[in-house]
Amino acid sequence: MINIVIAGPRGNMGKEAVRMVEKEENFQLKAVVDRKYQGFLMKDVDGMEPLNVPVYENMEICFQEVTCDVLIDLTSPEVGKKHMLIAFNHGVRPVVGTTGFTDQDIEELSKIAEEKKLGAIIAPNFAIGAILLMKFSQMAAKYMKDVEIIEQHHDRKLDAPSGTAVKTAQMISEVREPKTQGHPEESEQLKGARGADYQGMRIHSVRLPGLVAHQEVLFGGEGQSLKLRHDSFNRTSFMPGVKLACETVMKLNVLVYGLDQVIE
Ligand SMILES: NC(=O)C1=CN([C@@H]2O[C@H](COP(=O)(O)OP(=O)(O)OC[C@H]3O[C@@H](n4cnc5c(N)ncnc54)[C@H](O)[C@@H]3O)[C@@H](O)[C@H]2O)C=CC1
Ligand SMILES: O=C(O)C1=N[C@H](C(=O)O)C[C@H](O)C1
Repeated sequence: MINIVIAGPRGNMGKEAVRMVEKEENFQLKAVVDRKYQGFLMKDVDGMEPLNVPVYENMEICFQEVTCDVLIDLTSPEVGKKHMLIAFNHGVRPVVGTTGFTDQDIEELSKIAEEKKLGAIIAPNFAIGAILLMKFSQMAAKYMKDVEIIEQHHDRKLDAPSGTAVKTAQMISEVREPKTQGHPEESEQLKGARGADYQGMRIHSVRLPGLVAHQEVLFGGEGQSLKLRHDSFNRTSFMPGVKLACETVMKLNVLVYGLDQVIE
């Protein structure tokens, strides 16, 4: 049995994660951590599942009072980092879907996980199709070095570019020499027209109501192009990955960044 605490249970992802954990026989939801409703049970809070599970506002107190193996964090990067540090101090393994961590954050958190010999997973995308998209993009970039990433999300998203787009660019950059794309003398007539620059690769972020999470990776070559695309049409698409991460993190004693490291 894996004892689980979820942070962000009223969010888009948090709600789905609560349902997933409740469904799984080998998972037990011990508590949730919210910005509000200290001392309530979930069943007494509007927008939460009707469960006899306690709500905490303070992660520290939650871990003092509740037995927990895995923390699932689906909040914001500042909060997620704080939660991870508290989890490590209590011997709890974090599974973090929250995006927006810097390279420095990941390095710092990796060091702590290593010192404490505790498993942790930060996964910018839990959807299997998105992980495959990242892997296929890395494969393609060996042969086609001109690439632009277009990510599209709902208009409630706080971070841009998306964690998935950044991770895709990082994975591509492992196999691709830095290369400035487009005309060497190109100039933007409107600031931002060419998107964000990651080692010469361009990343474009679209935000529109009605969207969930979508990404295209476009490759161009002489007389040809290749387009890879993934769509998440709902948040249940992420849940098999969250489940896998909770099971896997119990066997780890280091921090793993990206489910691409878990799915061979
Ligand atoms: N890794 C993945 O596959 C996915 C990751 N995400 C990421 O997950 C995060 C959450 O996304 P959504 O659920 O769409 O956002 P959301 O805004 O719907 O939910 C975030 C929740 O966190 C809560 N929260 C904020 N501060 C808190 C605190 N101190 N303690 C407890 N709860 C707190 C908010 O009240 C809110 O309910 C974002 O960073 C997003 O980019 C989203 C979808 C998939
Ligand atoms: O905020 C979202 O919705 C999503 N965030 C993650 C990201 O930033 O890549 C994963 C997915 O794209 C949905």
